[in-house]
Order: sequence, then C-alpha cells, then structure tokens
Amino acid sequence: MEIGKIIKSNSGFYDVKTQTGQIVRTRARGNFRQQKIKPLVGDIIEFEQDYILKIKPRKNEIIRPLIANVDQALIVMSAVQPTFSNNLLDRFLVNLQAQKIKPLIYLSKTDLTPPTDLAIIHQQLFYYERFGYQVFDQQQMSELKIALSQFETVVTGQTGTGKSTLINRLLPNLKLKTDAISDSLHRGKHTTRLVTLYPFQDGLIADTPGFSSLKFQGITKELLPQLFVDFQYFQPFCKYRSCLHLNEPDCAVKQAVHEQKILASRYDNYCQFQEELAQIRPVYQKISNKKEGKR
Ligand SMILES: Nc1nc2c(ncn2[C@@H]2O[C@H](COP(=O)(O)OP(=O)(O)OP(=O)(O)O)[C@@H](O)[C@H]2O)c(=O)[nH]1
Ligand SMILES: [Zn+2]
Repeated sequence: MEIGKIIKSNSGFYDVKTQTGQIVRTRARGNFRQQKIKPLVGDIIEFEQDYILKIKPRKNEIIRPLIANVDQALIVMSAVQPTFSNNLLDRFLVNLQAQKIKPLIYLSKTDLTPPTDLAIIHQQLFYYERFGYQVFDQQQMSELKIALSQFETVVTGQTGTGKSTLINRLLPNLKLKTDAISDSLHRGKHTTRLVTLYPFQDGLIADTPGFSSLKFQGITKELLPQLFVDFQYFQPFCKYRSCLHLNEPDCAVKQAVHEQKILASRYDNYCQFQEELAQIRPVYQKISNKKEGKR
C-alpha cells in the first residue's frame, strides 16, 4: 500500500504524486461509485496496484474549481488592465478566510502602471501587510517561491490579471509536465471544470478559471466582522460584544476608521458586503418561518 496525492483526474483515471515524488496513474474501484464518493484532485489517498483503496478525510473542498485540501490561495491582482480594486481584493480575502484557506497577494502588471498610480496601490497594500498578509510582485519572485514551496496553492484572481503568466514563470517546463494526461481529453461537451495540480518544489500549484464576480459562500452577517482581520484589534473595545460596527453606539471600529487607523476603503467594503448579505437573508427567513409555522 502506498500513499499519494491526486494531482490530475480524467475519465476515471487519476495521476498521483507519491511520497517519493513519482507520478503514477491509478483508477477508482467500483465501490467508490456505489458509495457516491468521487476522488478529487488534491485528495490524499491510499492506493495499491493502480487502484485507489481509501480517500483520507479532506481538510476542505472548494467548488470552482473542484479541488480538495487547499492550504493557501495566491490572489493575483493586476495594478492595471483590469484596474486594481480593493473591493475585489477584500472579497477574495473574506471568501478564502471563510473557507480556512490562507490568502497570499500577488500584484501583477506593475510594469504597465504609471508610477503615481502604483504608489497609491503600494500604499494600500502596505496596510494589508501590516495586518499579516504577505504581498508579492515581480520584484519578490524568490520570496514568493519560498512561500509556495511547501504547500498546495491555488492561484486565483479576476480574468486577465496574469495568473497563467505567473504560473508559467514559476514553472517554465510546464508544457512537458502537463503531458501526463492529454489536455485534449478535457475538452468534452459535458466536462466539469477540471483542474491540475502542478508539482512545484515540495508543493503543488493549481491554476483556476478566472472570476468576473465573486459571491459570498457560507458567510453570515455575524461571521463577516471576524473575517476583517484589522477589525479584530478594535472589536474588544466596542460597547457591545456582538457589535456589527454598523449603527451601534460606541463602536471602536468606527472610531478607528474615523482616526484613520483602519483604512476607509476597508470599512466601506465591509458595509457594502453587509448590505449584500442582508439582501440574501430573506431566503433564510422564509425557511425559518416555515419551520415555526409547523410547531
Ligand atoms: N506587461 C505585463 N503583462 C502581463 C503581466 N501579467 C500578465 N500580462 C499579460 O496580461 C494578459 C493576460 O494574462 P494571463 O496570464 O492570460 O491572465 P489570466 O489571469 O491567466 O487570465 P484568465 O485565464 O482569463 O483567467 C496576457 O496578455 C499577458 O501577457 C505583467 O506582469 N506585465
Ligand atoms: Zn463595533
């Protein structure tokens, strides 16, 4: 029996990276299908003679793309084309943290950005760094490589920000490595979005399809404040323990915004996200009303 990690799947075949770094191809036995369990890219498995015996419990499972056991996500934000958006960045941060995935930030296209615009973006990103987020750009490729070298990382970001460009820089031989299973097989009519984990040093990297919008998943209005890491420093000083930092009196978070200790855009984005969450709430209310009616 051997242990490995699925790095690619196609039509019932799974390419597995073993503990010694070899890539071998396996299949799932019928009993997985009977149990309606589908091995996912990222799964840690026990296998024997080309067959998967057991899938280890997953740390997490993300849907787009379908992938398991993600440690961290590298958010590729372009400075221009598309224009840098702190709103989108905050959206990514909140969503990733809700899924217990550590976010890292990469700023692309700095070479295309006028110096004054770039300075404004750097100033904003400096704020994020102060609150513990790692930020990289083309100047910090070696630091980025270290941050990626031990983990399973998904590269995410808006369409056209430069995810593939970055991955190609990190993995110049990628073309060779993707040949394990022919990519042409992936282009069937009914295929779900398939994903591949590319070995990078002792870690693995996955490219993800670009997003144009990002909806909140599994986030409630009570959880949202906890996902704003900078708010955590001030929250204990709010009058109410359950303060949502909206209309409550004596709110330390709002005071910190006023004193410019919290970036104004962070608070604006927070309020906007709360509004968005409030709009999807009636669905939950309907369900709970029904339940009450039954009692
Ligand atoms: N000048 C410059 N161009 C870049 C940089 N990064 C990406 N590009 C260009 O931006 C365009 C989009 O880059 P991609 O790497 O395809 O972007 P992507 O995020 O993978 O896009 P999707 O696959 O649509 O999600 C390409 O024309 C790249 O050459 C950069 O740092 N500097
Ligand atoms: Zn408050």
